[in-house]
Amino acid sequence: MDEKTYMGLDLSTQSLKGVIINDNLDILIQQSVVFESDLPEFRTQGGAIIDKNDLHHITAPVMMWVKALDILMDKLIVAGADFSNVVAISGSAQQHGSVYWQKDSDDTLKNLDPSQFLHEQLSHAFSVTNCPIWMDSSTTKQCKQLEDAVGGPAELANITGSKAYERFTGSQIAKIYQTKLDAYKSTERISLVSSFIVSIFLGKVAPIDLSDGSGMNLMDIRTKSWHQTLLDACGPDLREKLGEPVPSKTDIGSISNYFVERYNFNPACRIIAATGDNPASLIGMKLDEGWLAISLGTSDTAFLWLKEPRVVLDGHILCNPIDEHDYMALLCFKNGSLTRERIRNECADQSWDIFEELLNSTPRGNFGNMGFYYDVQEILPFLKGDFRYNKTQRISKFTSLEVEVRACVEGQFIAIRSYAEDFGFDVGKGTKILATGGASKNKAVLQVLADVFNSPVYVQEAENSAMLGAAYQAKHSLSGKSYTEVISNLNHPRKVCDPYPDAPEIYDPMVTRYRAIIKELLEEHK
Ligand SMILES: Nc1ncnc2c1ncn2[C@@H]1O[C@H](COP(=O)(O)OP(=O)(O)O)[C@@H](O)[C@H]1O
Ligand SMILES: O=C(CO)[C@@H](O)[C@H](O)COP(=O)(O)O
Repeated sequence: MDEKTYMGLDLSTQSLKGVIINDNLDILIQQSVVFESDLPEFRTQGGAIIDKNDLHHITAPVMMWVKALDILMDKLIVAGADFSNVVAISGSAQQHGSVYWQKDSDDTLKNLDPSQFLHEQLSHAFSVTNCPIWMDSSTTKQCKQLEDAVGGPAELANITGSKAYERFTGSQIAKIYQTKLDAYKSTERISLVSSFIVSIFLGKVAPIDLSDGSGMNLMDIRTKSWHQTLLDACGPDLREKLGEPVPSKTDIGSISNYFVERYNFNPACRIIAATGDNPASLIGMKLDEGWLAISLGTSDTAFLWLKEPRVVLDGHILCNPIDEHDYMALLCFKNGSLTRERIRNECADQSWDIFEELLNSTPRGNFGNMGFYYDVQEILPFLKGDFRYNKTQRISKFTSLEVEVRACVEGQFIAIRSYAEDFGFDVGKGTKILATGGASKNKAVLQVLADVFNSPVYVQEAENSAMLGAAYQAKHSLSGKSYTEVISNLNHPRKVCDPYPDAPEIYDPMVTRYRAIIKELLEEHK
């Protein structure tokens, strides 16, 4: 008998991934398209374009994402996918990025010709070709304007869950309005990257979900509606351009004819609102009390489920993608995997195996050396550049490659711990860490994580929790069952590392030293 299946997509920074799962949540097929290597014609570095004249200005070509979807669908077919059994699809995507649709976008999406690729038909559908993405940090001026509009950073954080952050969509839209007025005027609708990807499947512009919508500095996270003063501070008619946000698990309609005709989907297949990759990871991870999730993707993030919102200045409160009455806490560090990759290339001959060997060959605490590497403008703390310290003072170079490798990984995780503690995460007392994302397959990296947090580290069977979270959300929405029931037959996470007994003795003082160093560096870079 044909079984029901569910499809999940993840349009993250470096790749587009797709999975089909069955009713037991087993993975049947998964495929991915890596932007830099599979779509070299777009000349991105890891899926992003850094403007040579303004290194803070970082975008991604919307047509690269469209073309990636054409390729992904073909790859899934070649891998044996039978789309006729898929009963629901949902998506996940890098947060905060925005897509600008030209006039008549719904008509364009509804009338796609199934005999042609998407990229052959959508090249004129967008009013901005290179979309601002989460790595951008060029909107400091617009951030100030947003905060001023409501009375300062604390008030903005109280309303929207975050003070103004450069990558958040509100200030990015304001910058488009201020610097590309014609493009803004010809924009009929604005999507987040998440709502963009499901718009294509839906055949019309899809609503933004509450959880990803709370990463825009535009939504009141308590009333769960757009905040008019903030919309007005960004640009005219923004409410119409954004459309009303919906709870994350909303069934937003049936699949478009394009996918029925071209890929043999059942016309009854439902499209479920998509969300950001961190909220989607929360869905994809079985996070009970006492668990802290750490995603080691392009960005490093830490997140957990919250019952009530609170006002925080370093970090974010987002609406919860599973239970619309709850919240989630999020910390995001921009220099994650790509920075580890840079150090790997400089010190370990471009090999993760050598990187692991070097990491394992150095002692916990790295002989008192510490290093902080911010290839692109970091979010937490707001710094750029390389900063190295020996036991006593700042230095320009370490004496060995292995010290550099350990300094990079320890520095990254000490930062996460320090900000997590400031945020109020209860680190260390019975905490268990659930790691996900590309670097979570690196055992040596996870051992450092366990030691810095003095907590055991676990992983799930499949490392891509965001993509799976989208597929689970598809089932969650369609089945009408509770989330707990939907994920009940997921295997328990597997423990990969325990902290060494001497870990707190080594890392507690390093966290204290980190705080002092960062305070000094922030003063210096004011
Ligand atoms: N063995 C490994 N050790 C450490 N990092 C790894 C390893 N394999 C892959 N990665 C990192 O994983 C990253 C991609 O992770 P992923 O979660 O797919 O990112 P995203 O979802 O942001 O596109 C790459 O940048 C790469 O550096
Ligand atoms: O900006 C944030 C979260 O606030 C990032 O976490 C993006 O959502 C990108 O995610 P990855 O591609 O690194 O998974």
